[in-house]
Amino acid sequence: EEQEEDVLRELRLFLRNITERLSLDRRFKAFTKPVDIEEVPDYLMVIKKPMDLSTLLTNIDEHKYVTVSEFMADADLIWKNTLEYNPDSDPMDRNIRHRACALKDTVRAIIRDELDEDFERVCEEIRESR
Ligand SMILES: CC(=O)c1nc(NC(=O)[C@H]2CNCCN2)sc1-c1cc(O)cc(O)c1
Repeated sequence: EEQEEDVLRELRLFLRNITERLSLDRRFKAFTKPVDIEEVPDYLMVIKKPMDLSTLLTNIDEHKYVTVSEFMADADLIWKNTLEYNPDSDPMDRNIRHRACALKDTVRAIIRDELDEDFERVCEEIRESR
């Protein structure tokens, strides 16, 4: 009902704000757009569920997420995919792995600092009721 739509609207605003802040961080430039298959032709052979910050924003706008934890699962794909695709001791692999780990820690720190656990509980109740 109306109160539920108010909660989900606030969730979308919260998730958009996080995603836009991450997209502005220069460390995360490589994660802002879908991996360019021209640049890395074997990417889709290795990575089954590509994800990036612009796709997170599209998903938010399409009301894909009813809880923060659903959003987190997709956000986690970005750094998990990066670690999987870049396992080597190659300096480039190491560098993008450091950025992936920084992304993981940054998302978790923002959620811990800015998400009210009561708000997430209300979102989970809405998800279970649907
Ligand atoms: C996002 C990601 O995971 C990614 N990984 C790469 N790794 C490599 O190129 C490593 C793989 N190991 C052997 C030495 N080369 S390039 C790359 C990428 C970065 C962008 O800014 C845009 C884009 O489309 C893809």
